Amino acid sequence: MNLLVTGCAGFIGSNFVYYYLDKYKDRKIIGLDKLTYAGNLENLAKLTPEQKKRFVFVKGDITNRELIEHIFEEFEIDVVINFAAESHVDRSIIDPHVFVKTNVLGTQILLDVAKNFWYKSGKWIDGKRFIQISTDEVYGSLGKTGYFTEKTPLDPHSPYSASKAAADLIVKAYFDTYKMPVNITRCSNNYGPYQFPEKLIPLVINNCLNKRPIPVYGDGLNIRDWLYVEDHCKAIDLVIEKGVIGEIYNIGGHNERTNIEIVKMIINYLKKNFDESISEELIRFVEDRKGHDRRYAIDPSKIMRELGWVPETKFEDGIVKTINWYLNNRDWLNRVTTGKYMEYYDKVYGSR
Ligand SMILES: Cc1cn([C@H]2C[C@H](O)[C@@H](COP(=O)(O)OP(=O)(O)O[C@H]3O[C@H](C)C(=O)[C@H](O)[C@H]3O)O2)c(=O)[nH]c1=O
Repeated sequence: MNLLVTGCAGFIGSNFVYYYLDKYKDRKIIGLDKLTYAGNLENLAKLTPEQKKRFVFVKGDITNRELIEHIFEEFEIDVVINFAAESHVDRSIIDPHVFVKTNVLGTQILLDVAKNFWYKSGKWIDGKRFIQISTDEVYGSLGKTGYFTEKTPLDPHSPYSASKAAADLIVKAYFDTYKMPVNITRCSNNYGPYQFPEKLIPLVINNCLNKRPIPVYGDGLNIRDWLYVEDHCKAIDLVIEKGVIGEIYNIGGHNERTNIEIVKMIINYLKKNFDESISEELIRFVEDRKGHDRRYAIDPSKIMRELGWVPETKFEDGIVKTINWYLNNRDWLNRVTTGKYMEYYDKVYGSR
């Protein structure tokens, strides 16, 4: 079985490649990545020599139709997992265009090429599957109570989440119109190794290590529902194996935390275990993110009930594993946060 994994050198994509090649010794991954600022081939350097034999890397963009066709001609692709996306909300507020191009147009091109290769003589070839990796942000924002279910209406607020919602609707259209074998998964905030330090958890770790102020948007009481990335990978694996065609699956660990709670947890862990001069004095309450969603909380009961998924990593363990990973990979952290990273950082935080 051959999988085309787009965004294979990004955070969730690279974690998925490790998980999948380790679990299925007879399967092969063709990994496609544009290697933007957030995608880094070094993220895949820890594949074993045996796993490398089952992994082919292609550098390129999902909006490049000729390249996607070439990949489908060269390899018999059974499953496409579309992780490739511009994913950072703050960047989408500064420059929405690339979000629409990659997330919407890129998804449509992938769907279209897959359809042309998988739909033959009036029917779909057996065993093919297109999985769109989406996000709970497409549902918008919750008040103090309630959960996002798969039936919650789409109500995205940022250019990022609007582009992901648009992509989901294109995927749905390929199912409704052509009966294409698709699934959409919508996950809550992931954390773990290889996450680019523009997202809250690695940003806080990195700023603590560099004794840089930690920007907390607004009152710090916005809530996110955190899931360890490996639990997300296990859920996607189950969707590939057992997901009902055309269905959407929400993935989340029932682990809601305010941002300030996360920030203090990281500071206090590092203070106790790494450097006692790291302190809460680094915290700066800064201007709020525009259109900042207040609360995300996923109801994952459908995937738990129907596919038997269980989130296995407790947040208290996952966050310690994650902080230690960054501590042990400070070279990686330093390399990905030089030059352009600081230009972006100044642009976002300079005004706050
Ligand atoms: C970077 C940063 C963030 N924040 C706040 C903003 C949010 O309330 C929360 C998490 O922010 P982050 O940008 O890490 O993630 P979200 O905006 O929740 O979105 C993330 O989770 C979903 C599911 C995706 O689909 C996105 O791709 C992913 O980026 O911390 C701060 O207060 N300070 C900071 O410096």
